[in-house]
Amino acid sequence: MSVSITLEEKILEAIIKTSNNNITITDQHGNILYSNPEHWTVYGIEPTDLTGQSVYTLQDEGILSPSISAMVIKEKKEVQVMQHTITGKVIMSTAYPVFNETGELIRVISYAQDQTEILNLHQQYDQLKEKVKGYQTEVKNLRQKNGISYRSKAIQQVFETINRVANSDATVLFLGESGVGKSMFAQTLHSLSPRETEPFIEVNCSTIPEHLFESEMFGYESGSFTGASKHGKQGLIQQADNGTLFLDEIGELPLNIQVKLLRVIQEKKFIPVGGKKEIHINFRLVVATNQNLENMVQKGTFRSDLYYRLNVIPLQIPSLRERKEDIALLMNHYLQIMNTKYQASKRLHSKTFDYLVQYSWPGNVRELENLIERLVLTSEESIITPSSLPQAIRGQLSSTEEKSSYLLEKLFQDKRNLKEILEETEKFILLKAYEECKSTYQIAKMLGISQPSVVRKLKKYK
Ligand SMILES: Nc1ncnc2c1ncn2[C@@H]1O[C@H](COP(=O)(O)OP(=O)(O)OP(=O)(O)O)[C@@H](O)[C@H]1O
Repeated sequence: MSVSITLEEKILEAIIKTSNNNITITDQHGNILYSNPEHWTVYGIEPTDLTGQSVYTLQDEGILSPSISAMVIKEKKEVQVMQHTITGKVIMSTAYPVFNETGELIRVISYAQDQTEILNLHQQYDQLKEKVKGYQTEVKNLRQKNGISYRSKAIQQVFETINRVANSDATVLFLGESGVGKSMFAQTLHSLSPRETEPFIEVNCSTIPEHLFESEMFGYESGSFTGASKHGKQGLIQQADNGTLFLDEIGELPLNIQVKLLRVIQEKKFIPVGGKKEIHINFRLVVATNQNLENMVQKGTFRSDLYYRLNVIPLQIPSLRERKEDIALLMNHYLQIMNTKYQASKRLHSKTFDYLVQYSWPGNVRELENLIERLVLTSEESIITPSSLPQAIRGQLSSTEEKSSYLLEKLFQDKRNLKEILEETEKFILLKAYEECKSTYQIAKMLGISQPSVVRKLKKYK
């Protein structure tokens, strides 16, 4: 039966040619009427016009395995199959029968969608998901193992980076204020690394007197200087052989030692003080500082070549006030530790809790740890009230709520009249909003008044 090509079919042909899918239309005998030559490449054939070719022949030649159009001709209903082509692609093919008015099958329309990329992406996504799950479990185990408490995203990211770089020998530079946990993370890095069973040697560069630095770091041969042990002494660097050398407060390293350290890092060998023989060494270097090394480089107090050697993986540990969400967790963590240590069962009053969460913690986690220990030891009540807190904390903070009730009480005691009390209260609220908001528009929005009245009132009270 011959079929004349109508205008609709011409439109159809154009759609097929411009479609991103491989659309093929065959007649009821499996002869290809339309298809886009470009799309046949996924089946391993050059872009050719296959019009007139039989899908049965293509099936016999192994190009279509199986031919979905042939299946529809046989079954006279929609069919969907996954095809693996000789080019290694995975194709999702769907074909539909088209019947005429008398119910005779006259056309088969098939679509083939290349799923290879999607499947690959799915596979990669699953692999990534597994990896992340692995990291999370490792981080959780480690956190429990090392008693590390955190909830903040920032510390989670630090952990994840530590996990990723632990296997390498890359130098890690921990940056952050004193007491944020730099040493603790350095230790964690070591315990995650293949050097875990080897020594972790921690050197606080600020505690070694300058004249002893060289002999402490590199060791010395017997009798090399007055006061030296007659048997000589192994240096800290050598003690870290095969393990990790952690140089805390690296910014305190004297300039002459900086040159020597750079040489050891580059050459992996050194000569002890008064010695002649070179000692080969293998250690992973981890350093930490609360100083701005870049500024020190500019001022000439830290060597730029050493700085670049150390700044391979810089990891900034944020201060506690920059991650307030960790404070409550850390307080509970240390409360538990100290209660166990001193066989106590102290708890924090909710007001005490509020004070401590708002406090700026200049000494970071170390300060928090020490304070909780002190509170557990010194407070007489089982519930620690704000009165047990050091004046420095109470004075610095005073919650808004307390400030306002104090203000009201004072105004009342001063026997001010209602108008004055209301004015003082308005002033307090306005100035508080001024502290918290970035603009007068924001203040107006927060307080539900117009922006011009905010400006007017601020002028009055400031
Ligand atoms: N997330 C945390 N969970 C539990 N304890 C922590 C956490 N962070 C820090 N600590 C504890 O706080 C104290 C101070 O940490 P650490 O000595 O590592 O700080 P640091 O940044 O190296 O300080 P410094 O610069 O003064 O050497 C340690 O007792 C450490 O165990």
